[in-house]
Amino acid sequence: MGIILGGNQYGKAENRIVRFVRDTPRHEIRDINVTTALRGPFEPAYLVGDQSNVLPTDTQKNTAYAYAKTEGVESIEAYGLALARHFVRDVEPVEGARIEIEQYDWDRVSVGGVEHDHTWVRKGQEVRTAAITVDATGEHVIGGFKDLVILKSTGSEFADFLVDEFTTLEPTHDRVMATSLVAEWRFGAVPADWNTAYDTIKQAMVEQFAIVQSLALQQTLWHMGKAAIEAVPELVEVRLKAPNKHHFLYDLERFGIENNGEVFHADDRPYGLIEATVTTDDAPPAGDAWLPSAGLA
Ligand SMILES: O=c1[nH]c(=O)c2[nH]c(=O)[nH]c2[nH]1
Repeated sequence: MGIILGGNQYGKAENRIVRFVRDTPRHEIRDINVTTALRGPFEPAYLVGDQSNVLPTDTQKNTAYAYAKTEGVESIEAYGLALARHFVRDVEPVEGARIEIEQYDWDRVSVGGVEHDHTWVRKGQEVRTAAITVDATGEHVIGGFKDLVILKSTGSEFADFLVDEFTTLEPTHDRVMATSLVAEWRFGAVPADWNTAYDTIKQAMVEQFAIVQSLALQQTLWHMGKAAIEAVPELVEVRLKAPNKHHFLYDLERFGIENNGEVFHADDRPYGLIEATVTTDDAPPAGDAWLPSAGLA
């Protein structure tokens, strides 16, 4: 009985590429997840460890990012075709290329009824939440949402931070800021309409995210919490949890391509986790309002 190597292919899975177009103050966003796989005479790599025909998956990754810049991502079909053709036509041993792409859509945030130039909320609505506690101390209502994914392509800085012997982060005055926001708010009184209150609070927070020239996510959270309480006076406390979804500028200079702040790698972990509570100074006692049960908390 002989044993033979069957089908094989190899590539780089899930390159999380975010391509902005920043030619004018009104930016555009294309957010994609790209997997490459090459097919061809790669048996020696498997059978005897011969890499001479193997274009590293790292190179495939770099190519996917570089093409996002040079070809653009007007459509994922055209971008994928350009990438696949490149591997097959320009890289000698490659006989076939399979490129799989997912695209995540974003809706432009509106501020005062006007579409914002560089802030979006990811399509697919956030999940609205509520936690109600009734006990001897009274009735407590907490509203909120989770998974509100929001991003701005400029208007965010992080600089002048504390530096020690382990600090390598470079200060920046123009970065992408993105989070998947979890917000909970406690009502001190019953509003005229719960649903209207929800919409007003969410809009107040989203607007602050868009319009504050952010010096840190911490500062943005403060403004969001404060704006929510100002917009709906029945609110007495807002608790915010914001993972800092890091977007790293992809180094294309190595290939002689200027990035110009348009091609980013969207990292999924680790992430900064910024939390804040904003309250009125005369908020009534919360009692057990924040005590979770084992269920959805
Ligand atoms: O908005 C930020 N806050 C931080 O505390 C922090 N830390 C970091 O590395 N990047 C950022 N960004």
